[in-house]
Amino acid sequence: MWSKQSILRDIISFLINRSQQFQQQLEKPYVLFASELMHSLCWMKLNYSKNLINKARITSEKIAMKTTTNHYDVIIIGTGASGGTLAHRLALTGKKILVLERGDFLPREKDNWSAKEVYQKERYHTDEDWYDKDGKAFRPQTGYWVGGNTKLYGAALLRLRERDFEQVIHKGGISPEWELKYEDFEPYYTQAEKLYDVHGERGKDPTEPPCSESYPYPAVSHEPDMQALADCIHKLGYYPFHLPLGLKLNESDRTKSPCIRCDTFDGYPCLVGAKADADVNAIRPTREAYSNLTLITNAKVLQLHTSASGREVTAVETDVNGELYQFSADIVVVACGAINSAALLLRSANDKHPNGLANSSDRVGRNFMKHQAIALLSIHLEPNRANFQKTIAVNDFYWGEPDFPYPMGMVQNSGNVLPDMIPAEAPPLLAPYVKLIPGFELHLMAERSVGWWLQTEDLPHPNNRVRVVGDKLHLDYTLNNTEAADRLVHRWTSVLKSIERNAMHVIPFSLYPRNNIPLQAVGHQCGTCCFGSDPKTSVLDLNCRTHDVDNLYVVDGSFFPSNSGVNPTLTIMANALRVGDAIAERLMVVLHSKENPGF
Ligand SMILES: Cc1cc2nc3c(=O)[nH]c(=O)nc-3n(C[C@H](O)[C@H](O)[C@H](O)COP(=O)(O)OP(=O)(O)OC[C@H]3O[C@@H](n4cnc5c(N)ncnc54)[C@H](O)[C@@H]3O)c2cc1C
Repeated sequence: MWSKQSILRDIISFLINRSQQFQQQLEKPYVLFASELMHSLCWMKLNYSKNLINKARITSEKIAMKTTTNHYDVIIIGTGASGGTLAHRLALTGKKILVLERGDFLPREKDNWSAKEVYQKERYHTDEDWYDKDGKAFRPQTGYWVGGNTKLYGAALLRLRERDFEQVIHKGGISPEWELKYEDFEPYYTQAEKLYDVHGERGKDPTEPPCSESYPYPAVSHEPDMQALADCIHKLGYYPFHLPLGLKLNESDRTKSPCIRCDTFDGYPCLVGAKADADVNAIRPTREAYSNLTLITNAKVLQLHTSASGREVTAVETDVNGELYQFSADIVVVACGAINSAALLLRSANDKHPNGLANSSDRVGRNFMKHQAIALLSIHLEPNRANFQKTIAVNDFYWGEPDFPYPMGMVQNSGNVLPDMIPAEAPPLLAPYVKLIPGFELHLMAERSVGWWLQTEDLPHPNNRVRVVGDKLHLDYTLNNTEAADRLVHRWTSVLKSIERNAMHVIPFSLYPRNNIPLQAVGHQCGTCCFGSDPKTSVLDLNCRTHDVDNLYVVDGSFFPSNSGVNPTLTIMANALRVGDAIAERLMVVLHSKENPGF
């Protein structure tokens, strides 16, 4: 009788043998090979448990993985705010660049603008399950598309404040200092604002950092009802300003304006391509202009393999439309979003990196942050007639106030509230009406609402983390710094209550339905591979190269040591441009030294 081990050994050697033949006929479709293999296994009439056959099948898949002969100068994994921006920058070098994106181009269809499809059915979100700290499954509100989450984002593109780069004492703890400062990012913020068509007005935001140039485009104007509201807020002694937005709007000549100022902006893909996202503004124009850039969609990177020393990534194992491929490059850049990037590194553990790739500091996945966000409605007696309502921002409480000298965060419009969004987003106060009253007049409420998004910094904590257990992704997260967020809600509702009633017809009682944005909303994810100069306390060096693996970089929001109170994406884009320059320099030095060995 054969033992299980000897049977397995025979199968493995058969598979290796067969795969060597397979390597010789590289063009032979893998599916054919796999089915041939399964037939052969049957022919061998081996009576295994299902489990054993499955193991053998997985082994055969790995052996049969296609190793492309193509080697690239750079591989970028992900096409969102970070990967898309980096691809745009590095294409200029003329180097051979491969971009791997697990999603496809987001379809242009009427459903792009359907609140029912987008908010109730979550048409553009992944249907993956992730798991919270109690092991409860949830469906993350994240999308896998060319352009990543910028396809759905609200495009509020703000710079961090100068003080955000310093250590800041919060009511709930400490927001750590960044080793690079605002001045290091300033030129890249300016470039990112140009690349992403940011519309804004300098000098109106009381916390604005110094800027070397004005915004590339004028601020998005307030429509009359929003202007009236901004005026009322200003009369109370505050400084509302125009929310800086990335879009393609020409208000002086609407015939030349791709943006039509519609009511489906924040959270929706743009059907007319007028949102400045990483697909429209970075990937598409770069692909058109530069033949040295190759994009492969539906290409999900599963694992990164290293050399025996563990010092270089030698292969990027990728599932392309169900087939396994290995790609290689001199430099590999991970830009999968802070959660998926950490997960990819953790999944790439090997003998030299037993706790996950580049994780000698044990920081990969830790210090995950996402903002404390609260969506709040003010309900008015008169309809709000503005088509495009996401224009007001208020930073008067950003650093706190005299009797609460701690940062509280930022207030901004959340975009239009549409009837079909309410069932999906129903705040606790409204949920019973929405559920119990058939035909509850949602449209009456929606058209009389102004949506507000209140956002407070959450602080890095090592136990707030991404973990990978088997093939499951766990997101352990406990809110912190909550007193500051409560204070902001309290303060903002008191402002709304003080607004002259006859001016804006704010309903004269304290009904401000609100939703604490749950864990599922991971849009502002950051912090899982923070940067710094000490390999013991950081995953990445100051150029976002991993301390442990020489040719591996991570460029998404993972690098944030702290989260600040403003939206993260302009900083992610600016950083991608900054890191792009560092990588370009490294590539040029290598090029130069090859051409000129004495260099
Ligand atoms: C509804 C919504 C509204 C938002 N509004 C704003 C806003 O107004 N302002 C703001 O600053 N921010 C906003 N954000 C956040 C913003 O979208 C993110 O900060 C930004 O997209 C992050 O960029 P990224 O490159 O790190 O990740 P992403 O944009 O998520 O890109 C990651 C990419 O990697 C790909 N990928 C992941 N895993 C793999 C893999 N294994 N193999 C290959 N590819 C992979 C993904 O498909 C994706 O394309 C919003 C987010 C959401 C969801």
